[in-house]
Amino acid sequence: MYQIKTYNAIAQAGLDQFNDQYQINKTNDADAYLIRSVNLHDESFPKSLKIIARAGAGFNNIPLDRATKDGIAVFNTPGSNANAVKELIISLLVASSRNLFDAAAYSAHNSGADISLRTEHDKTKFKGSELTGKTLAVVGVGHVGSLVANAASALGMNVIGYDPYLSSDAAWHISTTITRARTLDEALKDADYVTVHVPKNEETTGLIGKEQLAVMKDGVHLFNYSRGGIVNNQAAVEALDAHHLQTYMTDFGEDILLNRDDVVVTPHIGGSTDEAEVNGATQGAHTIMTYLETGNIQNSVNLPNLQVPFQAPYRITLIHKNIPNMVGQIATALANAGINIESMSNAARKDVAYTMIDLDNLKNEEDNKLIDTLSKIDAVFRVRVLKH
Ligand SMILES: NC(=O)C1=CN([C@@H]2O[C@H](COP(=O)(O)OP(=O)(O)OC[C@H]3O[C@@H](n4cnc5c(N)ncnc54)[C@H](O)[C@@H]3O)[C@@H](O)[C@H]2O)C=CC1
Ligand SMILES: O=C(O)C(=O)COP(=O)(O)O
Repeated sequence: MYQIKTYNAIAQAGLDQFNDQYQINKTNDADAYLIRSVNLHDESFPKSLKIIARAGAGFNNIPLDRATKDGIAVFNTPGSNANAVKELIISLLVASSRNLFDAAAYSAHNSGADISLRTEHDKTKFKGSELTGKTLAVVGVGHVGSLVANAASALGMNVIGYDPYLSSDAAWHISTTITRARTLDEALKDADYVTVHVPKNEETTGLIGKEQLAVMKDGVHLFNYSRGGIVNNQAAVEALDAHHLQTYMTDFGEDILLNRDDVVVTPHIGGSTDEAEVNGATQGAHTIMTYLETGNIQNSVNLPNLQVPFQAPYRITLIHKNIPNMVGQIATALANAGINIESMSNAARKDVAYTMIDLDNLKNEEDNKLIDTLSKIDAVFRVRVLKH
């Protein structure tokens, strides 16, 4: 029986994917966590934990290096909530270009006998502009950014994308109408609207700061639906005060953004739709089952991809450092134990590697001894024995 622990609101349709080999939230000694945005940086992991699946895109809430050293595979569910974010960004483009929030707030307090006269007089204050023909810069053209770029292009906007790490896979999904900027400044300088869709990491923290805001045109609208800290809020507030930035909309509040007419803060709702939550939880549940039952890895954010059909009766998996002679030591340890290797696969990602060994025979009582022997090899983080 595998034990799953959930954090945050995980869609029931995702939990329903687990068969009767799985128990949910019955113990703290979980084999797998299925999570959303819970901050795991200050939590220690139980020894039983083998996998963390993040139902969603961003994984900056998970201590990746520590998880790797504890032999825990971490996955996200790429693209599961990208459409939800895209639709929200399109709504914000419209809302900012048409002064929608201010106009609605005005009408909410406008009453009395002469309402129609006053409305016709005051509505000029809320005159907007149209998106067609305006320029949108999309910073980060991955799952979310590419959908935003394509949808904005379909609305008649000129879209310019910036993504120095764009994968060739992702490039296939981008409309040919999108212009590619070679530098961030090139993307920002002509934009009427700027939207940021990058992961939060050391490089992207403060990606949009004072200097980048200075490159933008007067009257620009800025959206940060990636993570708090990717836009420097202090710099954004100064640009708003100087009437250089027209509006700033973000999913990640901070005190300095409060009580301003030119700021809209939403409560981290970018991925909060029924559809996205079902997608993420379902994808996360399948990821957990695949990894626990076969050891196969796809879309991990800390381990290399490695997928081999699990056909032999037994499989040993090892997470270890990517240093010379690891595979040699593992094979020698198995030979010394009199175990014959049917097939062996290995893949590396930066300084971590993953090895899967399929076996025809393994005596029942050998499991623990074998795990013990292999775990003692220096730089091995985790050994598992899987059986059909
Ligand atoms: N507000 C919300 O509820 C949600 C927020 N997000 C946030 O949005 C981020 C992006 O999501 P996805 O598009 O699904 O991820 P993704 O991984 O598919 O795309 C991210 C893109 O950013 C690019 N990138 C990385 N560093 C960059 C840099 N310095 N400059 C320009 N581009 C850079 C990558 O090459 C990649 O193409 C997530 O990491 C998450 O933090 C995602 C979903 C929901
Ligand atoms: O997927 C992401 O990166 C998100 O920010 C969505 O977070 P959530 O699952 O709504 O807590």
